[in-house]
Amino acid sequence: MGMTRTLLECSLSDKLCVIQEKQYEVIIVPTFLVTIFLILLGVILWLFIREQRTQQQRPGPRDIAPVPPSRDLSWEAAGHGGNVALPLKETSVENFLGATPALAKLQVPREQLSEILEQICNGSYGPILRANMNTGDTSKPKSVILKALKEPAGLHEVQDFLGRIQFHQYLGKHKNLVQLEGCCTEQLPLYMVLEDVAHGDLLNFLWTCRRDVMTMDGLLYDLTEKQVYHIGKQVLLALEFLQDKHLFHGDVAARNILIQSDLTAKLCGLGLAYEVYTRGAISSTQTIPLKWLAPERLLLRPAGIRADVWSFGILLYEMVTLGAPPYPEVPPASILQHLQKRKIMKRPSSCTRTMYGIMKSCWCWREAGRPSPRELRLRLEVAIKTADDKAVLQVPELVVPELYAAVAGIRVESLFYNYSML
Ligand SMILES: Nc1ncnc2c1ncn2[C@@H]1O[C@H](COP(=O)(O)OP(=O)(O)OP(=O)(O)O)[C@@H](O)[C@H]1O
Repeated sequence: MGMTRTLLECSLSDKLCVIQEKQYEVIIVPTFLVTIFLILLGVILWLFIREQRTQQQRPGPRDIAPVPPSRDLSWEAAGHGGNVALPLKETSVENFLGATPALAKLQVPREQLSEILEQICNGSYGPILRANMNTGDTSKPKSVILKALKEPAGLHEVQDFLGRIQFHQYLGKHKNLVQLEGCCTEQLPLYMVLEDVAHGDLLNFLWTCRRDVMTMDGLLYDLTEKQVYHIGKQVLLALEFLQDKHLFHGDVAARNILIQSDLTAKLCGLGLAYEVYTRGAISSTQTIPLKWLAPERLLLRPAGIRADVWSFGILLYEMVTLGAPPYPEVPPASILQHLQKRKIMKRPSSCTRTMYGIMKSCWCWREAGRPSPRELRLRLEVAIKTADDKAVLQVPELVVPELYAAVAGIRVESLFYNYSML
């Protein structure tokens, strides 16, 4: 259009017209091209930044975790701990199993696992079994827990399961974490062999304390304020241990704590800690009951050990109420809106002001306002000195697991079996 108009208005000898025409070519066209180039550059940059953010956050329906020092399976394959991360296409399950020398010294000969005693429940990998393991002395077989990988399993599942065993190996021993005894992974079916914490989980223990049961297998089904602190302190020691390894648990709750007859507490359910370890984030497929989660996790923001501290406050509530579901008046799906109004649970009648003060410090909306596991443990150690060691916590109502599950927002299958055992 501009060119045509110029030609019509000018004679051929008109120099100004020539200049005008060249202006069009020399100034406007390059300007136009530079503008297009800049827009394209901007779009590419924007796409790049967006991709980077997505990779950092890895959104999932439940959580986004911070990236701990990345020790993924290929790191271990490089000789730092094992040889798990093989290219999936190049190997069959059998070849793959043969290529995990790091697990060689953990192997328990299958014939030592003499007798499966019972299936405890279905875990995240498959059945969780109680079995007898021969220790050389036939009169004294040792009871162990077998976590089996359900079959048929694909290579990814096998890889994940072996990685999980190596994760236990990497964590090493801590008296408040469930201990790995070994594994059977040279052929299918695959087993992770764990110490048997025979009295089962704390939630069932708490519920049984409501009953008229005195002792069972050496465990006294009475709980005092002092014992609540004692169990809490052990859980915090386990969290400190994880924190030192730049990890967090992600699912601190009474259902994930195992209890021995001397009230030694052991944190189990390390599935999310393993995900943080291998992937730097919690996977989107893991569903954790919402009522135990810190606000940052409900909001799908990066979370860390102080989200465990929030859940620890809920754990204290569980203990002092002998296993009541948190926020009984709030439907599980409404918990975020409830917390956004800055509402927290009221002090249960069985809870002292000192203990409630500790709970409230765990339920600070801002992560930075919450104590670290160590600070919290020190507070518990002070509180324990004056805590009541005589009055037994009592709740007259028995628990109906289906009702509990609905109010707590938990799958009833994950609870019922254990409770019916008692
Ligand atoms: N070492 C153990 N001793 C006694 N009981 C155990 C032991 N390990 C697990 N259990 C029982 O099995 C239940 C499920 O355990 P756990 O949460 O560790 O399994 P999981 O489903 O494989 O979870 P994750 O993958 O998160 O570890 C526990 O609540 C407990 O009742």
